[in-house]
Amino acid sequence: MKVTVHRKAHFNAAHRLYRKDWTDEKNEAVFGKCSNPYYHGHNYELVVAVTGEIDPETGYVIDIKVLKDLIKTEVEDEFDHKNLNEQVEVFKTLNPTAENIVVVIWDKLRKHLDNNLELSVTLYETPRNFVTYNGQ
Ligand SMILES: Nc1nc2c(c(=O)[nH]1)N=C([C@H](O)[C@H](O)COP(=O)(O)OP(=O)(O)OP(=O)(O)O)CN2
Ligand SMILES: [Zn+2]
Repeated sequence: MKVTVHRKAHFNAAHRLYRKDWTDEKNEAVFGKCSNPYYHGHNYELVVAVTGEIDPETGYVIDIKVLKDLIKTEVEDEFDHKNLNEQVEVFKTLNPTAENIVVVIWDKLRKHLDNNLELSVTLYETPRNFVTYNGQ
């Protein structure tokens, strides 16, 4: 029997979608207003889902306090109130689309979780635009 534990979090960040090896015109054609050279911001919402067996001693799949602290250290402290393109190392060379951000977050969290736990991360870039990654 497996149960999924969810924890929500959020961060605010600025970004710009573009490729350095493309002209401004091509970036504008592909990414539209999201390629604005002066950046724009989002209130990102995160849902982290951890699935596993319930420990018979504690009744936990994972201590949510542990998960909360992990998200704070790995995501909020790294991304909150940052310019992703300029201030977060990985996005200096990786376009900070919602897809790329969710994979980066998944990788950062995954390495701290026991192998017997499954991880799925959903990232809302806007209330209507969201992506999910589960490692596949
Ligand atoms: N596949 C993706 N498409 C888009 C991404 C992305 O990360 N992956 N990102 C953007 C922009 O960065 C941004 O998210 C667009 O936001 P916004 O203009 O607010 O979105 P909408 O136009 O859809 O606004 P609604 O109010 O939700 O209609 C674009 N595409
Ligand atoms: Zn955007």
